[in-house]
Amino acid sequence: MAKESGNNLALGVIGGGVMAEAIVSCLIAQKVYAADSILVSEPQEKRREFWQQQYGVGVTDENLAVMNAETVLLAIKPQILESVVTALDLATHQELSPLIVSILAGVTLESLESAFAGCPVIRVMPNTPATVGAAMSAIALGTDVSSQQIQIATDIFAAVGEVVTVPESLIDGVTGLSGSGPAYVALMVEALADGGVAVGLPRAIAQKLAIQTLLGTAKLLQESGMHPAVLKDRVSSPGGTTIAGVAALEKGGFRAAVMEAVKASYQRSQELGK
Ligand SMILES: NC(=O)C1=CN([C@@H]2O[C@H](COP(=O)(O)OP(=O)(O)OC[C@H]3O[C@@H](n4cnc5c(N)ncnc54)[C@H](OP(=O)(O)O)[C@@H]3O)[C@@H](O)[C@H]2O)C=CC1
Ligand SMILES: O=C(O)[C@@H]1CCC=N1
Repeated sequence: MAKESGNNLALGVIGGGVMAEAIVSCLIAQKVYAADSILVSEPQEKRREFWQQQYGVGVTDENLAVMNAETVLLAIKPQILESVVTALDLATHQELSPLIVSILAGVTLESLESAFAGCPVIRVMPNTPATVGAAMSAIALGTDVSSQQIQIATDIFAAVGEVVTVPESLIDGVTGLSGSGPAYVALMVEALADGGVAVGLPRAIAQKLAIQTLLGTAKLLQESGMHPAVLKDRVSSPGGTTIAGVAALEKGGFRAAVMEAVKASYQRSQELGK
């Protein structure tokens, strides 16, 4: 059932970019929110026209208008948060206290609660597979959030994929793994396809094989609950082809490189929060 608030503005969005579109398109498709109960604030006129034509939502270039919604999805880049909050001048609009749901990398609940004083805040780290309803999102709760507001945030992110609730201390780690992870996985797909091309496969076939191998392996691990090491052992015949490939990956420092990638993203998320 689509949500509607008293003033008919159920969901406001500040920043109508990639992630906002991925999330809002799913919310409308799954009828979690009616398009006419959503208002998206976005500075670019062309982009506003796109939102209106593609999804039938309300659009504005006034972030303050969005603050009238029951829930506000904050989806701008972390680097411009301060200027956006300064322009909102919330001290002179204390009657506005929507639930703020922030997906900003690095920005802490403490900073958000100070920037949006008087508003309940939830911090979330989703990922880009939200675009196809297959996101992994982790939610961390602010200090003054009701059970109804927790449900609102959970409903939003359940509509775009899987959701876990974690203590805020884990959100930078989540960012390093699943938030940034789609880029690492895309590199893996590209590298697998390049390897296929190097040994003579046509590019289109190589890419299809690479994607389906990732999808199939992920599905097998998910549905069987098998440990990844057990799956690796099952594919590797003694003296066979796979162990030759695994040895090449180990020589190239593959596992260490992936672990370092998660750590580097985690550290960058911590830096963004300072
Ligand atoms: N991309 C990802 O995989 C993930 C991103 N995130 C987080 O999501 C947030 C958004 O990322 P993403 O969607 O990739 O970025 P985008 O750049 O695609 O989206 C940000 C949007 O905000 C708009 N914007 C710029 N200035 C303002 C303003 N003053 N008021 C309102 N809107 C403004 C931008 O418009 P314009 O283009 O005209 O500047 C753009 O449409 C970030 O904080 C990021 O950390 C979280 C998880 C995953
Ligand atoms: O790169 C970034 O900063 C954002 C946050 C997680 C994924 N993309």
